[in-house]
Amino acid sequence: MPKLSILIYGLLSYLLGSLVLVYAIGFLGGFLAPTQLDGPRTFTIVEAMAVDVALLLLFAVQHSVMARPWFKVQLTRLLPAAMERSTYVLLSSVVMLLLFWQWRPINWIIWNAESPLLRVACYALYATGWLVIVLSTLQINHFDLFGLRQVWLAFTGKSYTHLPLTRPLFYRWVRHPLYVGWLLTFWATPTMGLGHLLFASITTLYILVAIVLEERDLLAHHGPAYAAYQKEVPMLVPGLRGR
Ligand SMILES: C[S@@+](CC[C@H](N)C(=O)[O-])C[C@H]1O[C@@H](n2cnc3c(N)ncnc32)[C@H](O)[C@@H]1O
Repeated sequence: MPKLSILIYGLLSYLLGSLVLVYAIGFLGGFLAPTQLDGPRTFTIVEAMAVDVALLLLFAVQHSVMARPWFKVQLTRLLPAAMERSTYVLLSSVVMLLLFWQWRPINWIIWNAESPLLRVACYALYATGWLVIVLSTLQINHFDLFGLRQVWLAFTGKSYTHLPLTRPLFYRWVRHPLYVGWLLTFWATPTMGLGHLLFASITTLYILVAIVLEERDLLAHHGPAYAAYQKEVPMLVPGLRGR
């Protein structure tokens, strides 16, 4: 495949992935986006829950399967290796767009913070979550995570090198700062509806499973260096003992 086509594929996937994340800020936070996690219920609870759970399962399966080394090997039999990460970004974006489009809100209130101070604190935590996500990607390698480094190396005729195991700022406090950021964006809300709770609970469970799978791959790849990292740095909560 021409190198320029691979580069354009990577750039377009990155652009779509970035737009989807910008939309997610409004979708999860409940502002500006035309469809949102919370809102008036227009379906029966059973119907809404069935669709929402199916959308979340689709997201979990797509994300987990496509991130596994065995799947990457199969995919790179069909596509140039440089396109593998961009394909992950592209399909993740498509699944997230489907979720944004088809999500059925369930407005059964679980909690509602009345104090303005508490509401502001929730929004501040929500914004912090997004900041932690962006800063974490920059600390490992934003362009590798989103596939741009891979297509650029192919375009310039250089071979791909795996990223080394690093411990930049956030990664000295916890092993999964990016997931800590996501958890903040899922849970930090002044008004929690049943649909939002369903979303936050299933995505939290998914993150815990994703950590087990990701750490299994990282241990296989980095060996004792990752085992030492697990002993020294806590998984998600700063200050806890490692492991
Ligand atoms: C979606 S990112 C999530 C990273 C991490 N789980 C987090 O929450 O910040 C997954 C990629 O990060 C890479 N990664 C995870 N920890 C790393 C570290 N300490 N140094 C370099 N790369 C890391 C993995 O190889 C994987 O490709």
